[in-house]
Amino acid sequence: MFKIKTLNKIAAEGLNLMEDNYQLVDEENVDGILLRSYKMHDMDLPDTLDAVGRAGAGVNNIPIDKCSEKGVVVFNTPGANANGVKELVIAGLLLASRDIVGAVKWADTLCEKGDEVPKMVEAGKSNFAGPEIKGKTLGVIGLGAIGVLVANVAKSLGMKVLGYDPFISIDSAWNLSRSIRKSDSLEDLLAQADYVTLHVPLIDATKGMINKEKIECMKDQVRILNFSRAGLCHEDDLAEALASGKVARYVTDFPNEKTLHMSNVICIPHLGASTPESEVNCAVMAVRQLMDYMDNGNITNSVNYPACDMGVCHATGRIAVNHKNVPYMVSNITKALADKNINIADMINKSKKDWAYTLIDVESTITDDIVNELKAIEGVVKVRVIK
Ligand SMILES: NC(=O)C1=CN([C@@H]2O[C@H](COP(=O)(O)OP(=O)(O)OC[C@H]3O[C@@H](n4cnc5c(N)ncnc54)[C@H](O)[C@@H]3O)[C@@H](O)[C@H]2O)C=CC1
Ligand SMILES: O=C(O)CCC(=O)C(=O)O
Repeated sequence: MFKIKTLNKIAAEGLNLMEDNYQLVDEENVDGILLRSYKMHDMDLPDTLDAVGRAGAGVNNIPIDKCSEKGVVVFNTPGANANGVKELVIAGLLLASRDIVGAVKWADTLCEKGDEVPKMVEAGKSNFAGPEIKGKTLGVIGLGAIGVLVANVAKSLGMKVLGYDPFISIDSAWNLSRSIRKSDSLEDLLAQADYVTLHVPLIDATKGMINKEKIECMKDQVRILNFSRAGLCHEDDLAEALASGKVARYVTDFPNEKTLHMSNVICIPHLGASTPESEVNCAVMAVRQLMDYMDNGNITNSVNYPACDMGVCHATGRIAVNHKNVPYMVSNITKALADKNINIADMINKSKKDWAYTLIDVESTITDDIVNELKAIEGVVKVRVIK
């Protein structure tokens, strides 16, 4: 029986996929965790934990290095909520242009003004005028699942679109409209864009990427959309640029005390993926990936361990070894098995940066003795008997 804990609300359509060998529990010593934006950094990871399934894209709320060192495989669900985010970004583009938020707030104040309302509307509306997006230039930073969708829709709305992503995947390149222009540098994109939208993960390399220096490269009265993570923008530099009018509007899905106090900022309470469709897509994908790992040892869409698929085990036993990506691991593992007279029926060894994974089907029953031999190999961080 696998014990699974949820740290956020996960759509029932995903949770209901779990079969009888899974139990949803609210205790510490679990085999798997499912979550959305819950911050796990201060959590103690129990030794029982094998996998973490992020029903969503961003994993900056998960202590990835700590998980890797404990042999905990962290999964996310690439693309599963991209359409939900894309639709809100398009709304964000319009909110950044036309002062819809200010106008609606003002219209609310006209309540109880009786027959005067239509006259007051006509007199006051010029305070809320704003430009159309057609013909303007949108700079999309990060052309992954969301950035590509945003770029393509913006193009179809009549915008000129520039994209910047030095690590673009082949899939994203295929999916990108051919009329999107490639920027060779961030500065080149920033210099031309009337609107800038951020679709990169929050990692060390992107933290504070929109700072004073980068804002200086931008056009006057630029409008910036951040539906990725608050930490991508240096907020003090942004405050200065908003106060001077260099940045006309900042729309963010990640408000905090600072941005809530800045004028010309539109704060949305992290609603990008809050659609029934995205929530179901993410939950179903996260649960399926978690179950395939728990039941079969297969890894799909992990951010810290390599992809690996040996299907369902038809041999007598299957053993999974999570280990450091260092020389001699395969020979040490196979020697430990050979010394116990265990014959290997099938085997995969894959690596991803500093970490590696070896999945082995064997023709004998796996005993505690064998597991202990494998655990004793230097660099091995977890050994799991799948069958
Ligand atoms: N507002 C919301 O509710 C949501 C926000 N997000 C945020 O959006 C981010 C992007 O999501 P996806 O598009 O699904 O992820 P993705 O992984 O498909 O795309 C990210 C892209 O950023 C690119 N990239 C990485 N570093 C870069 C850099 N320094 N400069 C330019 N490009 C760079 C990568 O090559 C990749 O193509 C997530 O990491 C998350 O933080 C994601 C889903 C929902
Ligand atoms: O689950 C959510 O609502 C957050 C989505 C998100 O930010 C992500 O997938 O990175």
